[in-house]
Amino acid sequence: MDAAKMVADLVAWLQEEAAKAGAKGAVLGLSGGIDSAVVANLCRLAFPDNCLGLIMPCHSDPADAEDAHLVARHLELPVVEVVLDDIYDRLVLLLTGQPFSPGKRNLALANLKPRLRMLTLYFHANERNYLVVGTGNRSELTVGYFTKYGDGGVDLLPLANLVKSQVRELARYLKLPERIIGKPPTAGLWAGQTDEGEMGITYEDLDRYILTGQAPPAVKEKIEAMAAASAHKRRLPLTPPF
Ligand SMILES: Nc1ncnc2c1ncn2[C@@H]1O[C@H](COP(=O)(O)OP(=O)(O)OC[C@H]2O[C@@H]([n+]3cccc(C(=O)O)c3)[C@H](O)[C@@H]2O)[C@@H](O)[C@H]1O
Ligand SMILES: Nc1ncnc2c1ncn2[C@@H]1O[C@H](COP(=O)(O)OP(=O)(O)OP(=O)(O)O)[C@@H](O)[C@H]1O
Ligand SMILES: [Mg+2]
Repeated sequence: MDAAKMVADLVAWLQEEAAKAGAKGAVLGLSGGIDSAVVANLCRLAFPDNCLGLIMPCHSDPADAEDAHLVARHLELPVVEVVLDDIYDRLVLLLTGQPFSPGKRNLALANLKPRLRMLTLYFHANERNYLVVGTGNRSELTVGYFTKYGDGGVDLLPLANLVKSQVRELARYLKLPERIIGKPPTAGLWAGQTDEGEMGITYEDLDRYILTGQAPPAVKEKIEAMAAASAHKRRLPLTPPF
């Protein structure tokens, strides 16, 4: 991949799509992870004066917000911090009748976090005439490793055609802080969660399979099953065929 050309092309694409939409700029969630750091850098280049990062902890590891602030300082990106802990607790109590308990792992409750971030992002997009720029990459999109209408609920997906290792290549080219490039990918939905641990496949295997079709048979089977099971997340809602 020619990283310099890819960055220039993605910046131009963001500008074109915003212009077509009559939008002035971009808002994105800044997690402290590599995907949002790369997207933030692209948005900063595309919309130097009309770009906003939202840092939205929701019972998150405080180190994540520190890393997000590190990225924001590095890029001189304006940020707003919106702490979602209280609203999340109220929602959990309302929906389950039980107070939130951090020890219990429950995917339906975990998925509320990216969905609260989605509505926060759209509030700012509506208010400022910005588009919501998502951070999903080709590896995550292929296997459906995102929350439908949560982090999947966005307007533009600049990294959609790049696998995780290519996103890392862009991050290195952009000279993002090494600490951000080197940390293990996590959705941050519960303590100790990692993408590879939860998916049960490594990005190395996933990326190789996407790029070459090559993977050990068990891995191939798993990726294909995940891709098929998540097809509904990559299309519009079904409508009756009559
Ligand atoms: N065939 C079908 N046709 C139409 N809709 C279908 C469907 N099957 C399920 N659905 C719907 O989809 C729902 C399940 O999808 P969804 O709600 O997304 O939930 P689900 O895929 O179960 O969970 C989201 C996954 O993404 C991971 N994640 C989330 C957020 C960020 C990141 C990250 O990398 O940062 C990763 C998270 O850890 C978890 O493994 C079902 O409850 C149902 O409403
Ligand atoms: N605490 C947070 N504050 C703001 N946005 C967040 C937060 N957590 C997640 N997000 C948003 O959800 C997106 C999806 O998370 P994901 O973990 O896939 O990406 P990442 O954190 O940027 O990179 P990595 O996958 O390497 O952890 C993030 O890129 C970011 O836009
Ligand atoms: Mg992350």
